[in-house]
Amino acid sequence: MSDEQDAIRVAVLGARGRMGAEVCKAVDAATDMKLVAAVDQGDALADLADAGAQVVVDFTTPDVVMDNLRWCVDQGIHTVVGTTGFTEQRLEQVRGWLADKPGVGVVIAPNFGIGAVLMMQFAARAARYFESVEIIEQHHPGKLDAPSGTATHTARLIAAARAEADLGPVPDATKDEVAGARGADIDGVRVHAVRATGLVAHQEVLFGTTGETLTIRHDSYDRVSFMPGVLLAVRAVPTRPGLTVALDPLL
Ligand SMILES: NC(=O)C1=CN([C@@H]2O[C@H](COP(=O)(O)OP(=O)(O)OC[C@H]3O[C@@H](n4cnc5c(N)ncnc54)[C@H](OP(=O)(O)O)[C@@H]3O)[C@@H](O)[C@H]2O)C=CC1
Ligand SMILES: O=C(O)C1=N[C@H](C(=O)O)C[C@H](O)C1
Repeated sequence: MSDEQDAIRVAVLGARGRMGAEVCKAVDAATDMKLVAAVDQGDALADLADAGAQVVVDFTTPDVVMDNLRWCVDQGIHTVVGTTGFTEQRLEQVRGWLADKPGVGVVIAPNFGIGAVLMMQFAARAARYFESVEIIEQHHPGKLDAPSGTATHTARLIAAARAEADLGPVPDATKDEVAGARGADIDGVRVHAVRATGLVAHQEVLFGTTGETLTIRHDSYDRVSFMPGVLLAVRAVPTRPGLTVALDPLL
């Protein structure tokens, strides 16, 4: 148990949301952290600085996260970001901001579930051995974006592994007679997004080659599944200046 004065002072952005509310509970329950601010839509970002936050955790929306992050970096506050929508272009922008703030750390992870991180690692490892691959992500219908950040990240990892192994394009003679029938194309990997009440966050990566298929699947049945990864990132980010993308380097 840490002394109150040694506790990491954590603020949550998007605190009334599905993830933000869960993060507030997890931080409250962690003996080495103190929840100093819970900020949502309509609240002032200045509340985070006034509360003396050392680490901000952002689970908001893809359209506001860049402004939030820019503000935090400018204030010199370490930030852990779970919000999706991070293209390579956005990541480059964040690296640019951090170049002017050498002591500040930012961790951006498409998925904080340890099982999900392993699922992505296993998929990247399997990719070179299978000529076919498709990703099926399944989420609750309140999700604002598609495909999921996890599916996009997985597709990029698989595409990089295929390129390294000189695999060439995934074989597919199908003519897409109805737009979208074959899903989205992310770096040459087809991604299908399912939304249904009852689901939380799930993903299957389906590989195929002559005479066999391999399915790698991960299921988050409850948002508590993301909390060990979020707390891990909160503890790590003050000592990791610059940008860390994904949870893998922290495991
Ligand atoms: N990396 C990971 O492991 C995970 C990532 N996610 C991602 O996290 C994000 C949030 O997901 P989820 O919690 O389900 O979404 P929610 O819509 O439940 O929560 C988002 C919250 O952010 C609030 N918000 C909107 N704009 C601002 C703002 N400018 N400042 C502060 N708060 C704001 C919203 O308020 P209001 O509703 O009033 O607009 C809402 O309370 C998504 O991008 C999702 O994909 C989700 C799960 C795991
Ligand atoms: O919105 C969600 O719920 C989730 N979002 C993240 C994503 O888009 O990958 C992580 C997880 O899938 C849950």
